[in-house]
Amino acid sequence: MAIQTVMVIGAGQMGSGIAQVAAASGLNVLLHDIAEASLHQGIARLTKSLGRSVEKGKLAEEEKTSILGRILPCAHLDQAAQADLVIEAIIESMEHKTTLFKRLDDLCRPHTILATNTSSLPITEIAAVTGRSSQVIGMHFMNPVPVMPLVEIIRGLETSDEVFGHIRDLAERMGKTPVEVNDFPGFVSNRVLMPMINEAIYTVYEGVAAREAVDKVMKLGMNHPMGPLELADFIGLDTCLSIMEILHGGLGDSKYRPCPLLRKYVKAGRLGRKTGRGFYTYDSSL
Ligand SMILES: CC(=O)CC(=O)SCCNC(=O)CCNC(=O)[C@H](O)C(C)(C)COP(=O)(O)OP(=O)(O)OC[C@H]1O[C@@H](n2cnc3c(N)ncnc32)[C@H](O)[C@@H]1OP(=O)(O)O
Ligand SMILES: NC(=O)C1=CN([C@@H]2O[C@H](COP(=O)(O)OP(=O)(O)OC[C@H]3O[C@@H](n4cnc5c(N)ncnc54)[C@H](OP(=O)(O)O)[C@@H]3O)[C@@H](O)[C@H]2O)C=CC1
Repeated sequence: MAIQTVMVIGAGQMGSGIAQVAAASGLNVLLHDIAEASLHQGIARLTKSLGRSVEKGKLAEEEKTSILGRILPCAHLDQAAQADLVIEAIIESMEHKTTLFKRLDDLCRPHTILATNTSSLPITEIAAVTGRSSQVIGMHFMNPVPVMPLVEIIRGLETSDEVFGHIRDLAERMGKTPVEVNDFPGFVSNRVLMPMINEAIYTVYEGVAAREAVDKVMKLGMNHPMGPLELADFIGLDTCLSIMEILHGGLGDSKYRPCPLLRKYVKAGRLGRKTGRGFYTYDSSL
């Protein structure tokens, strides 16, 4: 099966980046979001990202135009019927994702592969709500999608070798390096990364050091490109909290308990860059 048309669902920071790299690799992209404003913001974000590449001389203006021409904003989910592959990038909630996958299973043609960009949720459980569990797979891009080379590919219990092969080849076509991992909470990336971020939040919560000092230690001492609190704001504090809750619930070990300060910020609507405020304050959410 040749994958020609991809629907990306959720036009947030991940979905807009996935739409951009998919269109840049020559695929036709249908971009859908539940909210029209989020869809417009997603298109604005990826247009800005492509514009930056043009300014830096890394992309010709005509290429930018043709990439944008391959991305069709879709107000209706029904257009998933045109897709060979759906990549879901909505909020990190099992309830929202399973509701969506049930609908997609009804709407999509029999050959269509359903992939999820989930950061931590079990692929097997998402697949189980569909009648096509052999065609459901995790395709976990990293943020910012146009820059980061990794795609974690996660097989559910029933994912077929054929579907795995298609997704691995597609990740390579998008210029990414696929790495296969098994279906456990947080996979590899967030099993390792998120407890580090959570522990950094605890050091602020317990008064070990100020947020700037924590970030400086990790940047200058460990050569991390961003400090853990800066990175948490970049990922989104709501997403970080969801991931910690999934690690805590799924692995049942108290070492994964989310820091109360993280919960407090999320409850206050301080979600990081996307809302203009998290551990730090930002001018623009784009
Ligand atoms: C939560 C999960 O489930 C999994 C995850 O994704 S965890 C998060 C993983 N990501 C990280 O850890 C990111 C860590 N941070 C970094 O690597 C870097 O800080 C960064 C790449 C984001 C920015 O790098 P920088 O050197 O500070 O900035 P800058 O020089 O402006 O940008 C470097 C390149 O990235 C691009 N870039 C930066 N931010 C971007 C964005 N949001 N979207 C698209 N491109 C972006 C720039 O255009 C630039 O591209 P070129 O090299 O082609 O010119
Ligand atoms: N942030 C990160 O660094 C990474 C995140 N991920 C994963 O990617 C997914 C998306 O994360 P991210 O892009 O950061 O989140 P965002 O909050 O930036 O974007 C999510 C988007 O999905 C929309 N949405 C919510 N529910 C639905 C629905 N039922 N149908 C269609 N659209 C919907 C939201 O609309 P609205 O805002 O209007 O509610 C929003 O525009 C999550 O599963 C996350 O765990 C994976 C790798 C890295």
